[in-house]
Amino acid sequence: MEQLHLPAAHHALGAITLPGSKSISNRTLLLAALADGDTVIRDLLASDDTARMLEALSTLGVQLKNIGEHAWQVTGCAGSFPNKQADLFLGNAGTAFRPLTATLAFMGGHYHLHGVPRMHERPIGDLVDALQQAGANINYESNSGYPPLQISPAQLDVSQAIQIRGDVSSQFLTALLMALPLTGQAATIEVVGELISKPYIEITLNLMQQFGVTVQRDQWQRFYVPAATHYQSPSALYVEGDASSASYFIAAGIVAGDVTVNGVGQHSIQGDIRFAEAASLMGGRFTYGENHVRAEKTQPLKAIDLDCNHIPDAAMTLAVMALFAKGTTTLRNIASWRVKETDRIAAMATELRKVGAVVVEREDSIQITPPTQLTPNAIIDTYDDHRMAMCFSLVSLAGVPITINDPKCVAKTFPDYFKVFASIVR
Ligand SMILES: O=C(O)C1=C[C@@H](OP(=O)(O)O)[C@@H](O)[C@H](O)C1
Ligand SMILES: C=C(OP(=O)(O)O)C(=O)O
Repeated sequence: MEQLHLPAAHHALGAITLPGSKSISNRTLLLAALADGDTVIRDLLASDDTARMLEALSTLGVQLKNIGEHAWQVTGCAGSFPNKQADLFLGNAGTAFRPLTATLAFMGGHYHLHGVPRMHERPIGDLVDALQQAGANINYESNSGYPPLQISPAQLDVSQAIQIRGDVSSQFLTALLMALPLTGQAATIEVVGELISKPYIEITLNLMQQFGVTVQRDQWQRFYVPAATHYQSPSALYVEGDASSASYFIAAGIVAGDVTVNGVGQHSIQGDIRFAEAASLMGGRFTYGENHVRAEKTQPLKAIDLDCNHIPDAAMTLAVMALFAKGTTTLRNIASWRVKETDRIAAMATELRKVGAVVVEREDSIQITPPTQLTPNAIIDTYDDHRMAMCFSLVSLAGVPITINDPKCVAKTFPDYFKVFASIVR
């Protein structure tokens, strides 16, 4: 297995530019593909997850043209993909798998959707249940509630409100919202129980609006999708830098120096921009600009106790920052970690213990007490989880060397991560 040895470092200084947001890239690609007209998308993320979406759309007959570095021209198919039969491999990209499931359920064709073995362990039952209420014809190929899926043509009816659970993943509601305008009819969605990861729904609604569909909502309980003929292309749009990817560099600045992260700023539509506030509760200082965030070390860091439901991805970065903070840090309301790229609560606990932390793992929270001195030369397993690899690179900033196993797993969202990280550490 490939390994990356990161030397001991003491300072993080300088400026970096983020790659595009995964969440915005994959939503924008799908909306542009479904829209009326051509869309030029600039600063699109180039990574495994977006490659899976691009491949899928191309297999479905959508015309996609690479017109420059990170720039694509998408010819929209006005709500109907040309190919009505397709086999789609979607890797481990939740932002491709869930929205494509809902879209294809309303497309009137025969589709087979599958992914890597871990994707087949990630739940999708709540989305399928919701789509079936609208008459969708979806079958599980092996385990009920999990991919792979077979989708067939169906008689659709959205005249009754569709109920959906949102307590396992917000991506199910995102998927349903993005697909419903394809029916042409007005529709109502009722969220059953607690909705998690709410800021991702804001991204969805914001981008749908940019493509001409305005959804009304009653708190987080009810969503009203208007009768729309098609999404309308906004002609051109830019993808913001990825706010979850920003978290590693904001953390580096706060624990070890002064780092400016270019590509996202105070008006970002991504919820993970709030990571800067969460991290600064430990100490340090951050300032937002129009298109950057600057993070600086100030006083020694102290432990925090925080509900992290609104920043599920960036909260992993807080778990590693806890190694630099005096006291016991508790991150709460993060049950969704267990159904992501790996069981992230278990993986985080196992690997944090390798550097000497005392970790208490609960069903939906994690508690981390750092040792007085971190254990040098730990060999960190990454579980094919990009965020495990990126998070643990920060340990080197405590002045201890660390080895990251399978570092290329960062390709899911940030293929150049270690090169960019190396450019700011001293
Ligand atoms: O909609 C999105 O773009 C995402 C939603 C979140 O998932 P959950 O809603 O499953 O928490 C997040 O973890 C994921 O990386 C991206
Ligand atoms: C949970 C993640 O990915 P996905 O979009 O596959 O859910 C993630 O990127 O941390």
